[in-house]
Amino acid sequence: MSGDALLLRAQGLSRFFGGLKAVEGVTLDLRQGELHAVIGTNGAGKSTLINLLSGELPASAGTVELLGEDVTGRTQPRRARAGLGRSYQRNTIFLPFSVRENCRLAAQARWQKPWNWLTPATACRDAMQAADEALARTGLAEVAERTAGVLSHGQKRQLEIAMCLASNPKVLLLDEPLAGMGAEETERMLTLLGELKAGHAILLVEHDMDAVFRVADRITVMVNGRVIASGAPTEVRANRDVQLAYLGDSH
Ligand SMILES: Nc1ncnc2c1ncn2[C@@H]1O[C@H](COP(=O)(O)OP(=O)(O)OP(=O)(O)O)[C@@H](O)[C@H]1O
Repeated sequence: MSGDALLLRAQGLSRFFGGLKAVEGVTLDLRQGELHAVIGTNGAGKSTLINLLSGELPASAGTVELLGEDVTGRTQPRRARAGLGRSYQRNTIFLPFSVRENCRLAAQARWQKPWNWLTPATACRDAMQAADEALARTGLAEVAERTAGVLSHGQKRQLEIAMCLASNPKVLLLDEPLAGMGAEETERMLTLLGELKAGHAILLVEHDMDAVFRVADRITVMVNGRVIASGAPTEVRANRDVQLAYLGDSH
């Protein structure tokens, strides 16, 4: 894995809310071909970490490099245009629109410039193509014309990933994509993530430990904002600090 391209590097990343150290001194690498899971108990700082990487929250300290460039001072839309995609815990789908429309709007964000409200026709065409590719990739092409509101919960989560892919990112930050899914939907999503990692670096925040230990190439464990362990699943499972702090002594 270490020969794969380094797409994102966070170094000493921290975020303080008053006296609370939500994320403290986190260093991690995301590589193409690698699914890197971040686990930790509630309030460990996982979502804050994603927000720092995506640019939704400014860091109190530390740096973020995306595709070799320092993007620490860049806003979320600029990082998105530079190749960073993210999905959210909350639903960002516009339910009355069709599946394809949702995806096309997400794709358009990539070509849109704030000062250019008259989007050129070529950009619309490109956005439509990117949307259709993303729908095919996520297995949603058959339901492209359906109203997003009628999709099953699992399909909605797939659509979230499709919307993320439509902006053609190199790095995917996925916040609990398996939440609320049944066994079959989980399997479908895990297969999709396995397929996507060849062309992307993936950071996965997820509470489903069985899924994480099955699909992750690397696992980083956070407790109270800090990383207490990072390595291959077998190493992490065997780590005494992790067993004590997070997995419980029975593992
Ligand atoms: N905007 C904010 N203002 C103040 N405190 C915050 C803010 N956002 C997060 N926190 C605090 O930072 C800590 C880390 O929160 P965060 O949501 O990142 O944890 P998490 O690991 O994602 O938790 P969960 O698994 O429950 O989603 C928590 O103590 C939380 O209350």
